[in-house]
Amino acid sequence: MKDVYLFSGFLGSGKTTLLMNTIRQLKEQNLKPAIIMNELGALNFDSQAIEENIPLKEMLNGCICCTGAEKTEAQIQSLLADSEFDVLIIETTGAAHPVEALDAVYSPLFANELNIKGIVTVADSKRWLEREGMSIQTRSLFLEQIRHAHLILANKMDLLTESERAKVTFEMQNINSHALIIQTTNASLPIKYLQRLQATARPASIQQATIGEHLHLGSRLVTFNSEESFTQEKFEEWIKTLPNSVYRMKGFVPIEGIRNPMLFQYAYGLTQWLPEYVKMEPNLVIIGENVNELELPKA
Ligand SMILES: Nc1nc2c(ncn2[C@@H]2O[C@H](COP(=O)(O)OP(=O)(O)OP(=O)(O)O)[C@@H](O)[C@H]2O)c(=O)[nH]1
Repeated sequence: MKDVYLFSGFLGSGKTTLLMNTIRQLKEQNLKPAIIMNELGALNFDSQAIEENIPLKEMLNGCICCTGAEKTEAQIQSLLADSEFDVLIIETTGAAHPVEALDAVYSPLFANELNIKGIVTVADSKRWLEREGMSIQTRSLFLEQIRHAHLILANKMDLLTESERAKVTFEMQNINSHALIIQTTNASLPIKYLQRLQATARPASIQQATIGEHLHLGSRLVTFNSEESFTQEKFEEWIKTLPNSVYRMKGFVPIEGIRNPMLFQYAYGLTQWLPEYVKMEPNLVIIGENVNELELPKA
């Protein structure tokens, strides 16, 4: 039987970071991972970080729970048929309801092949503390992701004070008393916590879950032309003008004086810029509500 983990968590909470940490630790144990990655947009920046020899299926342009169970089934079937692996990790989009996504994995076809270990939710702890400022829909999805987890990572602890850390854990435990909650920074989770999960995610509990909290977020792909480049300051100024219904941005942004477009990440007010050694197509994916109405940055 192959163990299956479903990584859930709001946009930008640290799922891909957890995925990379987990892959590294599986390899240290000589276990082979296979990955299914689901993205809301047409491009998957995160999949570029996955080594080529790891079997990877991408489900782009929509949420795993909306795309339908058949498509997930087909992806799993083709992984089982074509690839050798010991552990399957499914990373959902941050807009997915974890139970609906897991439901897509339950199929009589795999009953003898897959051992579904459970839902691992990565939570942005700072965002958790500020959840009152979210739209009702977003907040309720956040709660659902915590409520249905079998293991919770209270991530981004580096951004909190000691008392805030305790508050996050206390509040999450009140919502989900069954899951173990682990405080992490950079989703640094020893793999034993995953491996100890007891395959508690059974179809019966799935049917009882409250479904329907799914968020229908939009994604917009912005392509920069070859003459365009920004100063980092100007780009950051544009970010400050964005409404808080923009949850996530990822892309390669051309910056004046820097040879290759820089890898850019934005999650809940925080930006990250990293140099890129390969010349990537300059573009940006914006995920949030009403993203088609946003004004774009000016070079
Ligand atoms: N300060 C801080 N930043 C973190 C931490 N964990 C992850 N990040 C950063 O948060 C951003 C989002 O991390 P990802 O791992 O890509 O998040 P994700 O949940 O996969 O994002 P989506 O796939 O877009 O939903 C990146 O810039 C990470 O470097 C943490 O513990 N502390």
